[in-house]
Amino acid sequence: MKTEIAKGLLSIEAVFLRPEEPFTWASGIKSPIYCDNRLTLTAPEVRTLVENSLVETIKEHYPACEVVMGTSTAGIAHAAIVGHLMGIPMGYVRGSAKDHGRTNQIEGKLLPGQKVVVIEDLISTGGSAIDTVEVLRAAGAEVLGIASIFTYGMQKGLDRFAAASVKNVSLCDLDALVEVAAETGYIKAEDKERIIKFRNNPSDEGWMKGDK
Ligand SMILES: O=P(O)(O)OC[C@H]1O[C@H](OP(=O)(O)OP(=O)(O)O)[C@H](O)[C@@H]1O
Ligand SMILES: O=C(O)c1cc(=O)[nH]c(=O)[nH]1
Repeated sequence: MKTEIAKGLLSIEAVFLRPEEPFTWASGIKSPIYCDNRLTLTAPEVRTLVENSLVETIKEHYPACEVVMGTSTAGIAHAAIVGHLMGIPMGYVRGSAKDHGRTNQIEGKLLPGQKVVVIEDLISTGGSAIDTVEVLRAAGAEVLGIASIFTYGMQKGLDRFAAASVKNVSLCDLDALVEVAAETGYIKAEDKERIIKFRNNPSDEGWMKGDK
């Protein structure tokens, strides 16, 4: 599945390499790479692959799932499609509670004790996904885990998931992505090493200068 998803993401050019002008991630990390999974929404073939794969993942890893909840904002559309395909409720968790209306942070009906799977588009440091899990737990949900489209597999994210006792299953990861990208000429062989070096130690900005 990882290779297939990687091919899909590359086929719609959802992966951007910009070592000379690094991207700033949500966590503040400067990165030579950015994976924009939002682009899957406007590419129906890849979208179908992604949503069916999320459904398959939930059925296999979280068979007791009763409700899917998307992270804001990029997880929302995927949660909506997956909820629809599975015929189960979906909702989403805002980054913070609204300051007007019903002042909700969780949108959609959620009953205490319901078994929830969080749908996230992408995991870097895991902050966004874990914040969502914590909000759901505080509301009394039983969070079975996270299903995400892509993970960088950063140690910080893995440590955070372990500390929060939360399971994550991703359809694709950085190792599979750079493998396919290098094989197909989407990136150069030396970029593959540079990207993995960055992932393994994002605070060492040696990759900016192309240091090996
Ligand atoms: O694992 P993390 O370090 O938390 O980073 C990943 C998060 O960052 C991105 O969201 P972003 O904040 O760009 O907002 P969006 O979902 O509204 O696009 C992405 O969609 C993830 O939710
Ligand atoms: O960490 C992030 O903000 C991030 C990284 C990335 O590759 N793609 C994305 O949408 N967000």
